[in-house]
Amino acid sequence: MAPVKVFGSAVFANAARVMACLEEVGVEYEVVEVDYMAREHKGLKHLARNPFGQIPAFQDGDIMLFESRAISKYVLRKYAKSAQDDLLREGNPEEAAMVDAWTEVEAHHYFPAMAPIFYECVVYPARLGTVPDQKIVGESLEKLRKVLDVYEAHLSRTKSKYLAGNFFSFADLNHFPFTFHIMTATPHASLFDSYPHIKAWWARVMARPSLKKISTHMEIKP
Ligand SMILES: N[C@@H](CCC(=O)N[C@@H](CSO)C(=O)NCC(=O)O)C(=O)O
Repeated sequence: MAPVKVFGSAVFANAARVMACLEEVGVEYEVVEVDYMAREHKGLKHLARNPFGQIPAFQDGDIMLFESRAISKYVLRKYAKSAQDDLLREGNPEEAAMVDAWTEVEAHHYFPAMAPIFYECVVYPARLGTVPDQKIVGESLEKLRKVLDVYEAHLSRTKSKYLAGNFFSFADLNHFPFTFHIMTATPHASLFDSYPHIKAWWARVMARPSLKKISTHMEIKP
């Protein structure tokens, strides 16, 4: 069986999300580079993989997928070898509902607040040589504080080690790529110092061997 293919390296945060899932379930995969600066992701070849011309795309035999969260759930669903591996918790509807809820929270509340900080402080300086627009960064930090207030209250009230319960799940993993960049590549990691439960949660998440491994390939260099 040919290894599955991820189109786009771990330098691309959304590709890193997919690779973290592949590492979690222990599936062999091939990384196919996509030359962003040469706009290869907008070329016909990649558009056939991802009609939005974005990175990543994912191939498993005859299947070609796009949208990293959907790819990730496919990988976890298809290749989980045991209940322990089942990061979607689909054997338990209540647990799966909590995983789904906090996965949605990441996509609709957390990421939209965090993304402008990531792009202004990490991506644009590295790829375009710009300086961060502090008005955009300031407004996004304020939005992110309001989201983190909810996370902190949730973790404090439930006393759960992880977002969906006392088990690591895709809901936690889903937060990895962009949070990692904020924590390591921007001056704004200190934002999390006001949130002890979130900081403890993040330390537990980053203790995962899968995430430690992928994180070593994520640095976005100019
Ligand atoms: N919702 C999609 C977003 C992909 C994306 O923005 N990819 C970026 C690079 S990775 O951060 C990208 O391709 N940017 C170029 C573009 O959007 O044109 C997903 O999760 O797969």
